[in-house]
Amino acid sequence: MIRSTAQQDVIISVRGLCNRFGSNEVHKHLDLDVYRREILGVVGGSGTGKSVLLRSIVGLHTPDSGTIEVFGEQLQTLSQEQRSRVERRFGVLFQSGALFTSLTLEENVALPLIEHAKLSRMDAEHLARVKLALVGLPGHASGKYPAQLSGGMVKRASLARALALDPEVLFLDEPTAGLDPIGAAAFDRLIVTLRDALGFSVFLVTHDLDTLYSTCDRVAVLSAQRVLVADRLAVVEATDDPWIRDYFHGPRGRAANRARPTMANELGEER
Ligand SMILES: Nc1ncnc2c1ncn2[C@@H]1O[C@H](COP(=O)(O)OP(=O)(O)OP(=O)(O)O)[C@@H](O)[C@H]1O
Repeated sequence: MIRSTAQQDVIISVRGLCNRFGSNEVHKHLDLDVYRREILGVVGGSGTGKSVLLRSIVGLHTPDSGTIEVFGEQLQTLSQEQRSRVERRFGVLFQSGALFTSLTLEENVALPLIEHAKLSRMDAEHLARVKLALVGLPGHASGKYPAQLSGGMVKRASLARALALDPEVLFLDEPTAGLDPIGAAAFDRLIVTLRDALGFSVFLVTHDLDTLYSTCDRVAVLSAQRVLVADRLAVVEATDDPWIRDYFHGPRGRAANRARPTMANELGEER
């Protein structure tokens, strides 16, 4: 059953998560909630376990201990069939994009629709073209191969594939890495616009301060093997911690914060 806080439905609940690789203890009794329809930014220094946390939640890594409840179900306790049903409610966009290079964009996006939704190839490719348009790609891109496109277009196509099965939660691992600042800002706006239109939640691992300030409803900071704080940016910024001070109040943090009202206005106009 999905629990509610005062105003929010908790759709993912991580409790007491422990992950270690040999002597490297990455997570120690980590707790985190993800709310319905929120964009949750997950930040922390390199190697603090952001990607391992994402992989644990989506079932690609089996934790050493702790519980992960998704839509009220504990993935670890489910049969393979039940688990696939839950996993179909996720969309995942990895940093690499992970499109099949030998398939066109349309074929890439159609694949999960054929495999998981059992659509005919014709219907799946039709729907794939709709998804590619949804993420802002021009019609002529659908017949192209990933190698024929810019990094920004590949990111959008990967997003279209992550959205193929209409997920309730979208997991993004450093989605703006490798994009130029204009492409990154456009991608940030796209995520907010799609979340507003489609109502999914977003679990967003990022190092990009501009992304945090322009997209996130809450931010979770990973430090010392746990979630140090998970709250609105104003609360996170005010948390007394050396990493938070350096990250949010260093020159890049101050610049991103200063740019925030401009971005908020742009978002407001687009929405
Ligand atoms: N399969 C694995 N085998 C051994 N160690 C691993 C494995 N996966 C992750 N690690 C280790 O776990 C730690 C956390 O890795 P993770 O990729 O989650 O960090 P991160 O916070 O996402 O880092 P970054 O910001 O640099 O991407 C690292 O020390 C990494 O080397």
